[in-house]
Amino acid sequence: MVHMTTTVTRTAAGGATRTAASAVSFERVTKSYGEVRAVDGLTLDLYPGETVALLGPNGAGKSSTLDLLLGLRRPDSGTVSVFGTSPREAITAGRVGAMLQSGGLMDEVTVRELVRLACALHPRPHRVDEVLAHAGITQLADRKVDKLSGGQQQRVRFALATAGANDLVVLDEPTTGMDVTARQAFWATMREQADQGRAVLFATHYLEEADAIADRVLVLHRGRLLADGTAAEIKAKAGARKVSFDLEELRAGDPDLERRLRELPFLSAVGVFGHTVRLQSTDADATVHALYGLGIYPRNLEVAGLGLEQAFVAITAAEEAKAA
Ligand SMILES: Nc1ncnc2c1ncn2[C@@H]1O[C@H](COP(=O)(O)OP(=O)(O)OP(=O)(O)O)[C@@H](O)[C@H]1O
Repeated sequence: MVHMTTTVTRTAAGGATRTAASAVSFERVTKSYGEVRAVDGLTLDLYPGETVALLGPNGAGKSSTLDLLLGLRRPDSGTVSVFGTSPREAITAGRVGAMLQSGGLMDEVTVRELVRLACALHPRPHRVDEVLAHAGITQLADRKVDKLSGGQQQRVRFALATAGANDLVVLDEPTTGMDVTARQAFWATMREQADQGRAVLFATHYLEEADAIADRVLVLHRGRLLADGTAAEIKAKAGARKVSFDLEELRAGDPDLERRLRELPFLSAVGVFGHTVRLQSTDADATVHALYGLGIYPRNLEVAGLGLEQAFVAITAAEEAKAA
């Protein structure tokens, strides 16, 4: 079955306006498991050349969304199309590479044998040595896959996902278990893939990775898209700022301090760590002004925007509060 592919003009991360057919299109997609609605009316387009992070708390529907995108599950309603065709057709045509959390690796074969098999099965394969080198596993090529460490196995999964010339790469928590060097090499390779015009979609719990790598961040919550924009836009959407300061010793030891701080206006979070107080406020100026009103005189006062992680927590917590 051939679905319609939408062609739109949008502003790329670099600021250039471009016209592109979507790589992935979800239209009002719903998927339930019994009573649990894992994906709830999701409408979404991804474009070639974009690196997109999919964020969400546990159970938000990230893996289910990727499963639908890869044709591993069928939606109850709505349509998923990949390069204008069904996911299965796109995969059969060799346009999609995937690295999933649960993907078990074959026992008793060497890394090279497994990568060779992936290349042989791909309609548009890369050279085996090239794939090994790109994934940083040339040194491991003759080792048995089941004897590798967790982080090394992740690199092998990555090699399998990039065995051929895919137009879309889908990664579910790809860097789990990788050390810092492996992560950096991994993301450098992914950046290259996107620069060559591929779409890269990855689900992650490492928000600093999403912040550093992604052109676009999607926040899922209970199967719905809660936020969609650049990391800077998501941070702005949270609408809060961090206020931190130190207090002199006596006051920091005051058991009543936290209760008094909670009386401050526009607060969304309070934490006292030894002599340091960290607040989150939706109106930092008013909160700081009120501090003095309470007779609390801060030292080393700093006011800053939220990091992506704090913005994510603020956005999802606000949604939880609405649902409660
Ligand atoms: N096969 C299944 N049978 C029943 N319920 C399922 C199944 N797969 C997922 N779910 C439920 O659907 C919801 C979404 O799960 P999903 O795995 O997509 O979330 P996630 O965002 O990937 O979570 P995590 O960050 O924990 O990996 C959860 O409530 C989960 O318990």
